[in-house]
Amino acid sequence: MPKVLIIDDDELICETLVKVFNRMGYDIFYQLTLKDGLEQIFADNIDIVFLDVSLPDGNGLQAIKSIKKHPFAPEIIIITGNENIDGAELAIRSNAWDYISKTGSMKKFKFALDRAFEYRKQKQAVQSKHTVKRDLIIGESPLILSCIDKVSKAAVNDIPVLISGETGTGKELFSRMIHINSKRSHAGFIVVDCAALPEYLVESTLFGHVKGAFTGADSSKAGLMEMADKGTLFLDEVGELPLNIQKKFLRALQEKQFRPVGGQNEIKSDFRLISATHRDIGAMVKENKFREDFYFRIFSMNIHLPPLKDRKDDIKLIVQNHLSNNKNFSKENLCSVSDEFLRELQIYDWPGNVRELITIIDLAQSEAGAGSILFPHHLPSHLRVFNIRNKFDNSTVRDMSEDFVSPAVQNIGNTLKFKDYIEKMKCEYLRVLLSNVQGNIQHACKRSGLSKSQLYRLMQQYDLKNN
Ligand SMILES: Nc1ncnc2c1ncn2[C@@H]1O[C@H](COP(=O)(O)OP(=O)(O)OP(=O)(O)O)[C@@H](O)[C@H]1O
Repeated sequence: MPKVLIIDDDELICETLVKVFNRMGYDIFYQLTLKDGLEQIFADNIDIVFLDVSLPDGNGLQAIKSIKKHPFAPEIIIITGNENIDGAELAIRSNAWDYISKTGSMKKFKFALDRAFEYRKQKQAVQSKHTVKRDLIIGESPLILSCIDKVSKAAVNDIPVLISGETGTGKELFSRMIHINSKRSHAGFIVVDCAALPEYLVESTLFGHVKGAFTGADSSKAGLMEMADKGTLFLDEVGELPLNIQKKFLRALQEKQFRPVGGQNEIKSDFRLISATHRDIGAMVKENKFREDFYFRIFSMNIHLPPLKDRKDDIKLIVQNHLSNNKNFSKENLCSVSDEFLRELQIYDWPGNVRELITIIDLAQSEAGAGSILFPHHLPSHLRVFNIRNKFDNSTVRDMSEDFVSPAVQNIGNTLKFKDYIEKMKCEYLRVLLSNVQGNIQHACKRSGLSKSQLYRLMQQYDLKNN
C-alpha cells in the first residue's frame, strides 16, 4: 500500500486528511514537526509527503532540496495557508510535485495525491527496468525476468522479503541482488544458515551473548543481528528457525532492538530482513510448526524462483556464461559445446537446479580437458541414463499413440457404434503393445498393467499372437 506522510503542525488538518486518504486506500501517517517528519520519511520509505511551509521548527520549502537529494526521495506536495507566488515558484524549482492551498477543496487534495502516486509508480517502473544491477543472474526467460522485476521493486523499498524455491534455484543470489541494488548496499550482507546451526547455538549466534552467559562464554560476543546494522540480514532456510527464537526475532524486527543472551541492556540494530526457504511455510503455519505472526511479518513480499526445468531456454545462456568465466582455463583454452551436448542438457529435469547445472558443466570440462568441445559422452552417466529412459518412454508412448489412435479416430465421424469403436481401440492397443515389446509377455504386462492371464485372454479374444 502506498505510504503518505503529512507534515503539518495543525492537527485538525492532519486528521481530516488521514480520514479522507485512508478511504482512498493509502497508508497514511502524520507528524507535527519538521524534524519528526524528516526522520519518518526515510525510516518508513514514504512515497508521498504533504509538507506544510511554516512549521514550528523550520520551513518546509527550504527542506525540499535536502529531501530530494536522497535516491529514494518521496514526491512532495507543498501545502500552505498563505499562498504566494514566490513560494510556489521556489517549490516547483526545488522539484516539488505540486503546491496547493489549504483552503482549496478536498477534491484538489485527492487529485494531487492520485496524480503524484501515478507519476511515482511510472518512475519506479522505469527505474526498475533500467537500473537494477543483475550481472550475476543469468537468464532471459519470461519467468526469470519477472523475478528480476520483483528484485528491482524490492530494492527500492525496505520491507521484509521471503524468497522461495527449490534448492539451487538462486535464493541466496537473488537476495544479494536485492541488497546490492538497495540503499543499504554500503553496509553488510550477513548470512545466517538456520539449517546449519545447532539449536543450542541459534540464539547466541543471532542475538550475541555477554561474558558468563553460559558455560564457555569467556567473553562477550556480538551476534549476527548486530553485525547487520544498516545492512541486510539474510535468514537462509528460515523454516528451520525454532519457534521460541521466532518469537524473540519478531520482537527484534518490530522494535529494531533486542537483548543479547544473558544481557540486561537492549542493543539497537536497524537491518533489512530477507528470508529464504524451500519449504511451504504456509502449510507449516497450519500445522503449528511455524508462528503465524512471524510468517506474516517476513512474508510482506514474496519472490518465488522457478525450477530450472520450467525455464530450459536459460540453460544455454548459463552454460555459455559459466564456460567463458571459468577461471581454471586460460582464454585460449576455453571449452566450447556441441549442439548434442546442449540437447542432452535440455532433456534432463535438473532436481538440483542451477547449482547442479554448474557442477555438471565443471565435471564435463574436467572430463574433456582444456580447449575441448563438450559432447554428450562427457556428461556423468546418471544424467545420460535418465535421458535414455526419458527418450525411450516418450518414444513408446508416441509410437503407440500414432499407430493406434489415428485409424480409430478417423472412423469416429463415420458409422462406427461406440461399442465397435472401443473394441477396435482395444485390439489396436494390444497389437502395438506386443509389437513394441517384440512379443515379450513379461514386458507387455509391465507396461500395460495387465496380468498374464488377462493378457492371454485378450490375445485370444482378438486373435493376436506374441511374435
Ligand atoms: N539465475 C542464475 N544465474 C546464474 N547463476 C545462478 C542463477 N541461479 C543460481 N545460480 C548459481 O547457482 C548456485 C546456487 O545458487 P544459490 O546458492 O543462490 O541457490 P539457493 O536457492 O540459495 O540454494 P539452497 O536452497 O540449496 O541454499 C550458485 O552458484 C549461484 O550463483
